[in-house]
Amino acid sequence: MPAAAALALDGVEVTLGGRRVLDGLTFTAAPGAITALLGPNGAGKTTTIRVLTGLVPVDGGTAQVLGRPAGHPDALARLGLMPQATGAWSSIRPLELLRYLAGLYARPHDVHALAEALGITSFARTPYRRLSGGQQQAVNLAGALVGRPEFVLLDEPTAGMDPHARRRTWGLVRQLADAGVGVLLTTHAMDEAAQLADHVWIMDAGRIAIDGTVAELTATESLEDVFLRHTGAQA
Ligand SMILES: Nc1ncnc2c1ncn2[C@@H]1O[C@H](COP(=O)(O)OP(=O)(O)OP(=O)(O)O)[C@@H](O)[C@H]1O
Repeated sequence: MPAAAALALDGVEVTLGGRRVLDGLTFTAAPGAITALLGPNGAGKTTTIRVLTGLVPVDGGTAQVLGRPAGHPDALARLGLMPQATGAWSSIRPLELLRYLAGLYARPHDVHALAEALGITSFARTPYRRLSGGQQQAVNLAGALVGRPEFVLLDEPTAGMDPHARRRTWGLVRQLADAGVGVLLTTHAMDEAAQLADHVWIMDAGRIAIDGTVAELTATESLEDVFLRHTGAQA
């Protein structure tokens, strides 16, 4: 494993509800780079993100985040998380939410500037539960970024977004990486991974099936063909 990896999972095993969900998962993500984690439904991508945040303890192997064991307060303070769904917010308004989250960090972004950059301003005072799925995604992304993280975990960041919002989000992810922020994103959109990622890891049934740069993986076939060849529909 590269000494300078921002994220480093080595032989991670996780069992949930009696089922082995991560089964010797080993992968790394470099600081300041965009890393994509792909895999069929149920392959274990969200569980991996939960391991990286310390929400799910590992049963075997090791998980390091920014030089600390996953879940360590020093790592969490430097990490941003955009979860797949945040049903918890309900009636809070985006601007209130961002102000609240900003208050948890030492050097947060200006919430108005962040709302503007993410196209949130026009619905910043609408209760979260009344927002469309794509609008909720934009708010979730803002929440991941407001603390000025060194590394962000984005779980299907553009799911449900229209093409405008998707392109805006891609631009933002690139800007983050250009500014030195590391990004791990999960996605089912092969074009998204191909457009954005410096390195792609494809998971199947709780472990890595293949990885490489987009250029390496797509030398002779499309990323979707590589994906289909190395993964199966999960049980
Ligand atoms: N708390 C839990 N208890 C039992 N099983 C769980 C739990 N959380 C996840 N699983 C199972 O672990 C497997 C991996 O789930 P996970 O959400 O990590 O997959 P994923 O790759 O993110 O899928 P998707 O692409 O559909 O979001 C699934 O079979 C899921 O049912």
